[in-house]
Amino acid sequence: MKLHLTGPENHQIKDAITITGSKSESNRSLLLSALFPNIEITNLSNSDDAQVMAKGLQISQGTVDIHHAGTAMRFLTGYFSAQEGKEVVLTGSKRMTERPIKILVDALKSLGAEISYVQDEGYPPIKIKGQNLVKDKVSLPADVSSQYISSLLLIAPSLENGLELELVGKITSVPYIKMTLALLEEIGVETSFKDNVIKVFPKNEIAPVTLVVESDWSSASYYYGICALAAPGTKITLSAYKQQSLQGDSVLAEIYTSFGVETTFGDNKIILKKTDKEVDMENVFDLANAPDIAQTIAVTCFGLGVGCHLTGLHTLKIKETDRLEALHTELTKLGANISVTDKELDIVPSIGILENIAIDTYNDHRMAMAFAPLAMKTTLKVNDAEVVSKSYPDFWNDLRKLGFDIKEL
Ligand SMILES: O=C(O)C1=C[C@@H](OP(=O)(O)O)[C@@H](O)[C@H](O)C1
Ligand SMILES: C=C(OP(=O)(O)O)C(=O)O
Repeated sequence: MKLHLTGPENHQIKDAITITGSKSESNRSLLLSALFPNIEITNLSNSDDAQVMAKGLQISQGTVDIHHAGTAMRFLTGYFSAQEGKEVVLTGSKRMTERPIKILVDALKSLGAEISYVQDEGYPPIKIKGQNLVKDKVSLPADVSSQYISSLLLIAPSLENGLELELVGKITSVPYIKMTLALLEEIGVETSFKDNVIKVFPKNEIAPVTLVVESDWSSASYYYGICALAAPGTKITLSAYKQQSLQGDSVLAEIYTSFGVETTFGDNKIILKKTDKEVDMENVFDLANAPDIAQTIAVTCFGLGVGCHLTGLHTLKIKETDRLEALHTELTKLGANISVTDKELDIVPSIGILENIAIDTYNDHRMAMAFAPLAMKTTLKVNDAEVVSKSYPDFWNDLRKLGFDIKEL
């Protein structure tokens, strides 16, 4: 599906948007509810990634296909490793077979798991024969993906002796690890995180509990992008959000003050307002703790004609696509002066955005959604626009609600 995008008439944003639950919180909650059935979940994400996770958890024999979902791949690897009697092959999209999993597989194997590679060593697909894991200490590199760590933490309370993890190297995407620990605490599991050691204590049963998933902050980022490019006075209301978030991407509220967007926290909602504050010409952010909003921020800076220096982007190369290369190619097509390394991105302030450019999306939902706000400034096309369903299936309809004119070509 190829879409043609034009911003709202006279730049008048029309409506308030309700976004469904965070896919990160949802996929953790789903796994925990498979281990502890008296967990109820509300405001679950309607994303493809949450759906494949829920479906994967139902299977006990045969092949589980998780498509593009990194969290589902990593979390289910931990889950099935500790499910005695279950035997599955975990596989996914072509890109998933290029996303590394060796660090997690090695850690699980050292705990006693039985996992083998079906094709290439270190990458999915993998075959798992569930075991009763009784060892309780493992050390693993922490600088590649926090999902490996969360995977181990999520199964930890169900292991006979709990788990002690020693994290080696500079820990990346830390808020996602803290989110996992916070959810464990919320269901009554004892945890500790001191220096580079995390402990999770075993738990046989938990008291009935409802996990209320907060709406997705990464999805909210696209509205921050729209608001930043809108006229002063523009307001966008998003639900259901809270000030004390488990999601690291809530740092958006702070980051976007540099782009003149003010956030007010209301009752279960946030109100974004574009102020007339002059936008900084040079913007420096370390996004090692919030990698999923890097694309949004880069596009916002380009759209505003201001510069940025983004660091901490070392995980972007192994996500749904090589996001650094993809940003470089697509922003260059629009007229940006951008350079990237394997962990940083620089944009030089520029004037003007080329019109009617077709943005390629590389099977990456965030490429489609991050570029969409540019319709506030120019007309553009988005190729393979259905990719958004990975995390935010309602995205294009929600933009229509705001007043965007979106036509299928
Ligand atoms: O644990 C999670 O829910 C996630 C962790 C992050 O991955 P990395 O830890 O690989 O950076 C993030 O990019 C991803 O979208 C979701
Ligand atoms: C990186 C992402 O997801 P995952 O790693 O779960 O595929 C994302 O949603 O931006």
